[in-house]
Amino acid sequence: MNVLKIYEKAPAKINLMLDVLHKRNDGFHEVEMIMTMVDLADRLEFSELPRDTIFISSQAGYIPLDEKNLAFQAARLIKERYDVRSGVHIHLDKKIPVAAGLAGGSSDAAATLRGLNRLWRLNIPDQELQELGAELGSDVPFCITGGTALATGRGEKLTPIPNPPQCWVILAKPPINVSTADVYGRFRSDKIVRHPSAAKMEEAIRNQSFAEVCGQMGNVLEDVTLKLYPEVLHLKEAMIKLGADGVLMSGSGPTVFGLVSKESKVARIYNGLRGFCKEVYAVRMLT
Ligand SMILES: C[C@@](CO)(OP(=O)(O)O)[C@H](O)COP(=O)(O)OP(=O)(O)OC[C@H]1O[C@@H](n2ccc(N)nc2=O)[C@H](O)[C@@H]1O
Ligand SMILES: Nc1ncnc2c1ncn2[C@@H]1O[C@H](COP(=O)(O)OP(=O)(O)O)[C@@H](O)[C@H]1O
Repeated sequence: MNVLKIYEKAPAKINLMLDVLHKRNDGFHEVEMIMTMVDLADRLEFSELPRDTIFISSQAGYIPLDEKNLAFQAARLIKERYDVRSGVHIHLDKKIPVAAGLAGGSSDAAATLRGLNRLWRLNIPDQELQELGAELGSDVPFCITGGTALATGRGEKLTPIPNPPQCWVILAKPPINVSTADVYGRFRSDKIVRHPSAAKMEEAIRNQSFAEVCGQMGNVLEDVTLKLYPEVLHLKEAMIKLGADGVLMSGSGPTVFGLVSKESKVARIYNGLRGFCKEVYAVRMLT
């Protein structure tokens, strides 16, 4: 019997700017972020199963494969909501570092919603997939369509904007685990001296000015994570010293990324970081 197999790519996201406005009554924080995707991706393979069950496997030994996996949760949600009685085996080829501020789990969840929509021929429009995704996590709706977007609300309200000018993105993840909930929990808006501006970043992108984009980068969550984990601050300083054009922590951290326009600089920065940080990636922006 021929088993139907389909594939989805789940790219990592970076936050070019991230501002937190205030804490809401539901415990989430109201944010303003400009997010885009980079060419560092997990790959998901979906195969039909004869039994009505969800089975997750992965080459990565460090992620949960049960109902704690966001891909499992996405598959369960779509099955329940659309009354699907078929089973699926999802194999996750993990490439995105976990709990890194790069939305690896959220992107896997989004890829699962897209993939199962195709596998089971459900014809769910993207907007409905995004609404489903919001039930799984604040970053999942953005990961459904990707591209570049202004995200507001708790991150689920999206306005697409043009892609930033193409460049290299060097990502470095120190060997620490950062909890997003913990970072938001410690955030104090009255301590923030300079808020990054979504409007100015959007304008820089619309102008296709790489220098302006670098100048508008900012993430108020650095105020929490850099104090809690000085190694993230050191990584940032090292990337600046090595010559990256714009350097910022992504999301709640701990990954730090540097934007670099000149290819000739990439190897030097990459090798300089590899001297003291094991997880370093040099990729292109996904445009
Ligand atoms: C900080 C960001 C920036 O893109 O990314 P990561 O660092 O996780 O990649 C996101 O806001 C993270 O989104 P996501 O990782 O999907 O978070 P969720 O699962 O929805 O929420 C995890 C926890 O973070 C807190 N949370 C999340 C989003 C938000 N706008 N306000 C919050 O206070 C809540 O305590 C929540 O229980
Ligand atoms: N498919 C998945 N890939 C990665 N992590 C997952 C996945 N499913 C659940 N998780 C759990 O989600 C948490 C956050 O992972 P991740 O999405 O990589 O972080 P972040 O939101 O910081 O980018 C981790 O504790 C991890 O164990």
